[in-house]
Amino acid sequence: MERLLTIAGSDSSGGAGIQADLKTFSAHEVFGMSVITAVTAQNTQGVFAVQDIDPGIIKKQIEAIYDDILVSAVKIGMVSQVETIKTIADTLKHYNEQNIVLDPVMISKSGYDLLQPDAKEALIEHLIPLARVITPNIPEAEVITGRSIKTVVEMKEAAKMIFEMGPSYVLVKGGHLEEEDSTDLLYDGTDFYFYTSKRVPTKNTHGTGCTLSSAIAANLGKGQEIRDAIKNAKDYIQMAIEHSFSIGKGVGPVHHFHNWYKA
Ligand SMILES: Nc1ncnc2c1ncn2[C@@H]1O[C@H](COP(=O)(O)OP(=O)(O)O)[C@@H](O)[C@H]1O
Ligand SMILES: Cc1ncc(COP(=O)(O)OP(=O)(O)O)c(N)n1
Repeated sequence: MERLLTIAGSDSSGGAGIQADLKTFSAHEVFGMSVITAVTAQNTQGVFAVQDIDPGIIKKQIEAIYDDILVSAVKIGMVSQVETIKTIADTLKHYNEQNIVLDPVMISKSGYDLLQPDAKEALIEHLIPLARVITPNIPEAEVITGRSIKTVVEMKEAAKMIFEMGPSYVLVKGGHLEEEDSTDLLYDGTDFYFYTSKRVPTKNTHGTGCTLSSAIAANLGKGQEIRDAIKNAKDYIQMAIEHSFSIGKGVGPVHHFHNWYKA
C-alpha cells in the first residue's frame, strides 16, 4: 500500500490541516502519516490561537518516519515560521524526497496569518524549489509574486513567475475568482492545462485547499502522471464540496468519501 505523509498544522475543528489530509488519504485508500508543525485552536468561525511546534521536534518526527518507512509522496501545508521552513527543507533534502506537493498555506479564509509574514521569503527560498507541484490559491499567488490577480491571463502570468522559483509544476487554483465555474490552471514550464468545474453555491468550503493538495499527493504516490493526478484530485474536491455540510455557525467542512471513485 502507498504511504503518504502530511507535514502540516492541526485544525481542532477537523475541517482543514492534518485532519483533512488524513481523511483524504483514507478516502484514497493510502496509508496516512503525519508530522505536526503547529497546533491551531480553530472552528468554523475562525482561528483563535496558534502554538508552533519546536523545530527540533518537527525534525525528529520526519526522521522517525524516513528512517523506518518508505514514503510514496509528501504533502506540505501550514509551515508557520522561518525555522520550521528551514528545518523541513533541510530534512527532506537529506532524505532526497522528490515527490512533494506544496500547498503554500498563508491566510485562513477567516483572515488569520497561518504563515508569519516574515516567513514568506524563506518559503520562496527553501521550500518552493523542492516542490514537484505547488498549489497556491489566488491570494497566495499574489503574495508570492507581488502581483494582483483578477483574470485568467493574470493567473497565467503568476504561474510563469512562480515556475521560475524552481518547482516542476505550478497549479494556480481559481476558487477565489468570482466566476460561474471554478478553474484551476497547471503550468509545466511550456504549456498550460485547465481544470474546470461548476462552482458549487455553498459557503461550506473549509479545507478545500488542504483536501485538493492531499488528493494530488495521494494520486502521485500511487504513480499517476501529474495531469491525471490533478484531474482525479479535482474530481474528488468537486464531489467533496458538493456534499459539504454545516456544522457550527460558520464555514462548514467538505465531505470525504470512501470508495468515492467506485460510487
Ligand atoms: N465553490 C466551489 N465550487 C467548486 N469548486 C470550488 C469551489 N471553491 C473552491 N473550489 C475548488 O477547490 C479547490 C481549492 O480552491 P481554492 O478555494 O482556490 O483554494 P483554498 O482552499 O486554498 O483557498 C480548487 O480546485 C477550486 O477550484
Ligand atoms: C491547520 C490549518 N492548515 C491549513 C488551513 C487552511 O485551509 P484551507 O483549505 O486552505 O482554507 P480554510 O480552511 O482557511 O478555509 C487551516 N485553516 N488550518
